[in-house]
Amino acid sequence: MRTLPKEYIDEENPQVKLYDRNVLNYMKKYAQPYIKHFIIVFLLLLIITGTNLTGPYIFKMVIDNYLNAKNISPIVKYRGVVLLGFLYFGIALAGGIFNFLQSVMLQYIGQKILYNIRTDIFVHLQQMSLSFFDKNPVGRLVTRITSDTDAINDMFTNVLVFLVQDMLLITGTIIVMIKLDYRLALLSLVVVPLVAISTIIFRRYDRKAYRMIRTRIARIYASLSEYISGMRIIQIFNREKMIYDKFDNINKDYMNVSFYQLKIFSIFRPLNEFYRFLALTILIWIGGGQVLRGYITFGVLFAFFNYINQLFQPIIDLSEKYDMIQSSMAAAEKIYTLLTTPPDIKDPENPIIPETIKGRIEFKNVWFAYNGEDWVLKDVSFTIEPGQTVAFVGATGAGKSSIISLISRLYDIQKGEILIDGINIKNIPQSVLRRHIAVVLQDVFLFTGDIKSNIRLNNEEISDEKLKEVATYVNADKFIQKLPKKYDEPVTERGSTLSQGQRQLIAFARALAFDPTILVLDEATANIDTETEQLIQDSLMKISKNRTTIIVAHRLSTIQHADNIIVIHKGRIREMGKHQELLAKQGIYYKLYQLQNAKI
Ligand SMILES: Nc1ncnc2c1ncn2[C@@H]1O[C@H](COP(=O)(O)OP(=O)(O)OP(=O)(O)O)[C@@H](O)[C@H]1O
Repeated sequence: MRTLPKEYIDEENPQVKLYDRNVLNYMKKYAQPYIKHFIIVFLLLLIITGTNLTGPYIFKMVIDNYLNAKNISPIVKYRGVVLLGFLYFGIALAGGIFNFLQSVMLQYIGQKILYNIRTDIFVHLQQMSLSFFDKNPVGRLVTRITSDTDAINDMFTNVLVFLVQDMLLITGTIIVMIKLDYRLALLSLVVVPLVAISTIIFRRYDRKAYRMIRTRIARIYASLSEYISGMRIIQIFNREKMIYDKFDNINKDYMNVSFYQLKIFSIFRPLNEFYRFLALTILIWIGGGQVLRGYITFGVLFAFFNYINQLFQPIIDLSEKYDMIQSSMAAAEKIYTLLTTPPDIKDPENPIIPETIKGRIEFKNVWFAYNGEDWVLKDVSFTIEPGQTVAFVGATGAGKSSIISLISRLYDIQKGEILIDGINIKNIPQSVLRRHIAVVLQDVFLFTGDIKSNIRLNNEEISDEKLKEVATYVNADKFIQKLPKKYDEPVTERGSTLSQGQRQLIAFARALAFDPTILVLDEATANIDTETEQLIQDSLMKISKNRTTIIVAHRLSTIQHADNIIVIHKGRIREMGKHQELLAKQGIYYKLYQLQNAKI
């Protein structure tokens, strides 16, 4: 067989282990609740294999006991043939019914297992910290829940059960053949070593093809998700042709390795067919001779013919199931790795649950890095008193957004302490901590649903009246009233039909509806028209009343009334004070202010 060009051989793709005890032990727990069902399936398998083995034997009986029998009358022969015909029909019918029951039961177990794995993955994902999501692209996590769980289903329902079925059928057929005539059985099985050798060779090539196909599919998924989400930029910058060429390369590459796999199969399948015919030829030569010499009956020869045919199907199936076993094991390993990755932000073992939170925030010598020692925040210390409005300013990438992520403990810091009302946030359960903090991010995330569900985020304790009240308070009611269905207006595709300003106002309403003690606002950097900006400013003033408010400000004009302005530069606090004080200092803030005013 022609070997593949070098560029097709993928070095980055790890070898799939066909047997990994840890993974299998872990997956066992999903099968355990259905152990009784599995036992029934295996009992049914035994019966089905029995029916498969009896069929050819009945033919042998028809031929030897009646068709070729001497010394019995035609009427007895006729009666015997009809009776055996009924027996054959009965066994075939029973085989069909048991097959049906087995398949229904297998589908039931499979779907239940799938459901449980999907649920566990989803629950696990919800416990993971943001740093986990930073490292794992959405597409990859989605495949864990979709195609990988499907592959596991295959393992439980197809691979496992049919492997046993194939083994049973192969062993059963060989035993019956030996019982009928061991010499003829051994001669007919002479081709088995040939089948074994070609299967080993086939596996080597198929394994390579399989690995290449998996990486190509992963590439197609990854590029598709990137190109589709970036379609706006692709179209704006007229990059369609360039992106098409890139996709076309990946697509062709996938097609080529698929052809390679097809080639392997198109050699292997006919080869196995050839072995089957070879075994049958040996049967005709040797078996036929033995019938002529009267060593065996014609019925035995005919039964052998059927058994050999029956033997080859599971042998071919077994080698072709190899692919399925590989993908199931690879998927099981990936799911195992995901489910056994512990969440890196854990709730405290002895939690402190404050009854109320006043909203005092203190950073004490905080050091933080997303990766290793790439410090994003260096020795940051500040205090925000309850009810104060504090703004963070600084150049892009200075570390402002990181500070607000840390307050809600979306990431853990490496050194120092973050205290809320004097309690280290690591000692407060995450759900309790976050209940008191509302965050409005630059890019407001809206879920599929309607305006109402996006404000209350499925918290039914927030009544319709309260919803309308907060929306009116933050100036969102006005535009919502203009929507055809008002508060029931559907929101699709992350709210793409709403303007950025409108989305921001909805986010304010959402924050206010939850009545937080601490409000965190990452100001939108994008341009918002002056009228909407005024509405936003007005609502911000209103909602920051009586609560600790932290604003990451990009427009310095919006924070002139803040109680404190903290200037961050390259991860360190460089200046702190009120607007006028900072201007008087003529430092970084002063320069930023000058720059922004010059722009205006
Ligand atoms: N999830 C992340 N993983 C790794 N590094 C990150 C991550 N988020 C931010 N960073 C890095 O941390 C540094 C600070 O980013 P941060 O978003 O806190 O800055 P910022 O001051 O809020 O910037 P901007 O004004 O542009 O929003 C930057 O160098 C950025 O590249």
